[in-house]
Amino acid sequence: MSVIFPEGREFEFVAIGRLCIDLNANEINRPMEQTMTFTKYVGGSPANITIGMSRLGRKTAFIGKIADDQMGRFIHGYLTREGIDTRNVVTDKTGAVTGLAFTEIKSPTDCSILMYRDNAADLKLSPTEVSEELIASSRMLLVSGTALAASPSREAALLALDYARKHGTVVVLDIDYRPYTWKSPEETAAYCNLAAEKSDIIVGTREEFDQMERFERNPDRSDRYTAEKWFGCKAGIVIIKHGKEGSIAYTKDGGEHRARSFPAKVVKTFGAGDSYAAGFLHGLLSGWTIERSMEFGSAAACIVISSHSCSDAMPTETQVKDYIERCERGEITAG
Ligand SMILES: Nc1ncnc2c1ncn2[C@@H]1O[C@H](COP(=O)(O)OP(=O)(O)O)[C@@H](O)[C@H]1O
Ligand SMILES: O=C(O)C[C@@H](O)[C@H](O)C(=O)COP(=O)(O)O
Repeated sequence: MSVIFPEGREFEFVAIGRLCIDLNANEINRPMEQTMTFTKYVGGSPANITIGMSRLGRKTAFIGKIADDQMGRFIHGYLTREGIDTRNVVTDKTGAVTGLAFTEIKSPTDCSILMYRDNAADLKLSPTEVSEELIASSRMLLVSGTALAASPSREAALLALDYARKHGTVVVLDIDYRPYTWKSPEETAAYCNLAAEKSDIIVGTREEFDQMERFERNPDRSDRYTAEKWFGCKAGIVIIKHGKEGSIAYTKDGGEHRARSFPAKVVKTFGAGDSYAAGFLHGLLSGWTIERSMEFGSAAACIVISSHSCSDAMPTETQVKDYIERCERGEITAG
């Protein structure tokens, strides 16, 4: 195993980053201009992953900031009901608002997100509000790259990385690139690279790694090149996702593991990465092989992309295993 998790910790997983709202179009297969109604869900990539980990039976906690409004209270209540520890979910007192993500589902393959993130509460999390004790009592810390997009959340996330290093907590960086949150691609590359240097596991799509490599020579967009670079720092596992084509995990010991994707009746494509991450990390914590963990993540992703929501559709372990068995029996086909 290229990454060893510390034992005897109160929490198995803690994430730092945004807690937001998804407003998913009810009238699907049409552009946003013609969409009249939406269903509200808890959203934000790290929130979705944490909910996924909790559904998979993991003891989880969250470090973040919510608005002092109805949306913030909705998020807090949902996390609590999901069994996620919220002692480090801080309420903003400056009048910041909850980030909103309106989803446009034009077709199962043509989806986009319209984000409202001006004065978003999640980016107001300050370093003094990050609990060192919570990170020290967790086996794994997941950092969402978007938390690095602006101060003071940027410094809070970097401090969390330092606390994790000090206490031997395994760090997972999900690059989670959302262009509208950043000032420039150059700024994104600088801060995501800084966080990646301090991370044990790095997860991103090929396009997200391209974003970080804009000043380098990787003209063939080689996944192996990308992974090797991070093995020269702290990383033990680098995962590069390729949508429907599956994903590749490289390990520091020279391993290269490919995961196929499963068939799915796709409603929308977003949520794939978050459910994949939850499934994969659950597998690693269970002591499964990289291949089995990736396969589990891929099946979890199919369940979410076949559903209307991201957070609410996060599956249990039984649901994922059942999905894999049904695929093996040929009961699920793409469509
Ligand atoms: N259309 C699809 N059909 C089946 N599985 C998919 C599909 N899209 C994504 N997945 C699964 O979800 C994983 C993550 O999806 P990807 O689109 O690469 O990430 P992200 O959602 O972060 O952009 C993929 O590696 C694959 O296993
Ligand atoms: O991350 C957000 O702020 C929006 C998410 O809640 C949304 O559902 C989504 O885009 C998930 O994206 P993915 O898993 O990276 O595809």
